[in-house]
Amino acid sequence: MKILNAQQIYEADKNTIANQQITSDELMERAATQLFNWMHLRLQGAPVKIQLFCGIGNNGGDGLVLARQLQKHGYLINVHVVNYSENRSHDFLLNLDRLKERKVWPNFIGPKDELPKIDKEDIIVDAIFGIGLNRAPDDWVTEIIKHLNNSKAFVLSVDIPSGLFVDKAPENGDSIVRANQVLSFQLPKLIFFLPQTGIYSNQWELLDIGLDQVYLNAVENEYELIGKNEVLQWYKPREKFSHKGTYGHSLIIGGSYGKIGAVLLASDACLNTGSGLVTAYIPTCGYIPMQTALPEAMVITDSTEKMVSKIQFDIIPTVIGLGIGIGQNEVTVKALKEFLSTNKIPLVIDADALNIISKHKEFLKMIPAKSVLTPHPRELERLIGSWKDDFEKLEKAKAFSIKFNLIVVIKGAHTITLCDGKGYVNTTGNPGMATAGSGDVLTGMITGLIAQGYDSLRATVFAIYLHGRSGDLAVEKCGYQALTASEIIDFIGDAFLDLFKVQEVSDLKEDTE
Ligand SMILES: NC(=O)C1=CN([C@@H]2O[C@H](COP(=O)(O)OP(=O)(O)OC[C@H]3O[C@@H](n4cnc5c(N)ncnc54)[C@H](OP(=O)(O)O)[C@@H]3O)[C@@H](O)[C@H]2O)[C@@H](O)CC1
Ligand SMILES: [K+]
Repeated sequence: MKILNAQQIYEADKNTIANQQITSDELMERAATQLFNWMHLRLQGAPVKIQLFCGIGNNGGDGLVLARQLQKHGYLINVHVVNYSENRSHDFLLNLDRLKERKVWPNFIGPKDELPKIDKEDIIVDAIFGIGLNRAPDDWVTEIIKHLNNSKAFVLSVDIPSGLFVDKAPENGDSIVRANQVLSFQLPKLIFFLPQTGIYSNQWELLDIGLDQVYLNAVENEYELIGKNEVLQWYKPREKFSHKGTYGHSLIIGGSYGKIGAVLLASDACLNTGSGLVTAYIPTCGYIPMQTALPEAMVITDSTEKMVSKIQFDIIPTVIGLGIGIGQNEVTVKALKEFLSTNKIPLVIDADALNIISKHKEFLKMIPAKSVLTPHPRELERLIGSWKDDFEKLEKAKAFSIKFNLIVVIKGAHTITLCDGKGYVNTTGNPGMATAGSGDVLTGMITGLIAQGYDSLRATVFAIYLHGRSGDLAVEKCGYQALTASEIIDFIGDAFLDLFKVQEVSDLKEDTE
């Protein structure tokens, strides 16, 4: 599903109005009717007080239409207009008149006015700012937002939590509404998925307002939200007359004394993802544990007991997963340099191999094009330098990925894959997956899909989806705390099977609780 920027959303709006021959206030009516239906379905006429806080733009206009519809259906409403500008939008004014025609007189709040009383049993509708916010709110507006946040009432935000910019980081957390629920129009917004801005939307859901499909299909989006629909179309079914050679040979290179388990997890995940053959390249000390714990994998040992000292093998792998548990010993650094200087096979690079590369940036040029880098935040920082906010992080990582022609994975609650200037935002996974070895499993899974002939980008995005889905299925059985990396591997098969189950509504909404 496409994630559009603010300018593109306005374009979608314009195209809809032109192509469907409707007026802008008819589109607003449509949007707000969806808001009303959502609330009415849940409230069923309950006598709860609904306090609507509306701005003076179209987000506020949505709030006014919603107020009118709620009042028509007998709900108890209090409408407040946060009067932050004289520059009121046309559709706001139109709907203000329509509300007054129904004898509803909003309470206008200006800079010096007393703030309305809010009880914790009330419902707050936040329609102060939408995607039109273009500067930090004034101090007195911030005070109103703080008042809403401190009220303990349930907050429902229209389109986005007021005070967030759509395309850049906010300056002051106090001026952002903390929404229990966001009802966003048709398209997900990037801010729902970034750690700094995602915290303001406890749950979000999309309301289809019938925006022009021709425009939506044609528009070039910088970010894409990845759910089941997106990955399912890439799935490669198994052929009847295929054999293990059809599904590639993955080589997992890594391990050091005390960290053989990382290679074990990656190799196991790689096999469970469908790689035809898996060979592990590890220091000698790992030979027996690997062969015992994972009989399906083949093992090549380094000549050194406790670390990788020379990367040499006589097999021809399809793809190589490199770096898990490998350590940063000088001998290993040298081995890595020698290996990279001649290797032409696509790589999936993780963990200490990334840290070594961060210290020896000259290695970057030796990595085959479209290889995959899977850093966690600290590893990413070592690679690209620090950032001031999530948006700068994305821009820096994107520039880095373009410069070296690599695929960069930014791991997080919503892992984002960057390739050729575009970002793919994952929707699966849960906090239980923040556990030792989870990253090793992901590296094995990406490697396993590349081995089977998926191109590196699809393999990465698909593996991240499956990895998160495995974790989501596993957590239903064991809970967040007891979820281990091995458990994630156990559910990879279920995650594949789950691809063919009917799409769930939960793909379109999120609960970050
Ligand atoms: N296609 C869709 O998705 C549909 C979208 N719809 C709805 O429209 C919403 C966008 O509406 P919007 O463009 O009128 O902007 P909104 O956020 O209401 O802001 C109002 C104005 O405030 C101003 N302003 C900015 N920052 C400020 C500040 N700090 N302090 C004071 N003033 C500030 C700025 O005007 P300026 O002062 O710059 O001239 C801005 O224009 C969208 O979120 C959705 O709810 C639906 O109705 C239909 C379909
Ligand atoms: K809002």
